[in-house]
Amino acid sequence: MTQIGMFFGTTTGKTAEAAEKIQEAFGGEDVVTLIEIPDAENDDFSSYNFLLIGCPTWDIGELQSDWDAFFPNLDSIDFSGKKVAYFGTGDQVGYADNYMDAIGMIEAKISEKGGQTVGYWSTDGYEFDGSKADRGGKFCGLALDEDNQSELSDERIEAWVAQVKTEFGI
Ligand SMILES: Cc1cc2nc3c(=O)[nH]c(=O)nc-3n(C[C@H](O)[C@H](O)[C@H](O)COP(=O)(O)O)c2cc1C
Repeated sequence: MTQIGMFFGTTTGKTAEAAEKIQEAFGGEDVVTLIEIPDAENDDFSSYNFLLIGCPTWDIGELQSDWDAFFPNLDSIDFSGKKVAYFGTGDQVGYADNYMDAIGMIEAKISEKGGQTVGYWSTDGYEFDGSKADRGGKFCGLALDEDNQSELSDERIEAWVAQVKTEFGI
């Protein structure tokens, strides 16, 4: 059993690629277990005190389809005592009114169920008009944009993982 469980969804593979880079930055598969959301059971979440949640935004402000199907299950999961960090990929140019909405929606639900959010990330360096993940100048997680700013992703991941390690206290 690893310290950290990462639950992610992906449709075209960009968030999966980010998930693997984030796993690597945390120290690899001995530290982070990757669970793609269609394979997740409710009980899997209780196995970890530290959670990483990854979801891209699809269909103009909607959850990625596997997360969309799983979302109602979150109501049956107790996240109290857990530290949770979020990440996602999106397209801030093509979908400027809904950039990264998905992690905003999942973060709101998991917080309602007791999860403690860590890993807030400044909106500086992004250009968008609206986001459900925007919590007053900070995203409620790491925002990646493989469609327009892929050259920034590696350094963003490195900095964010260092921040989350500190906030997890590991
Ligand atoms: C039809 C369509 C709708 C999209 N809607 C949004 C959106 O509302 N907000 C956003 O930030 N990105 C949106 N995107 C961009 C995707 O989130 C982005 O390409 C993401 O990296 C895909 O992740 P995945 O490869 O892990 O599925 C959309 C892309 C497509 C093709």
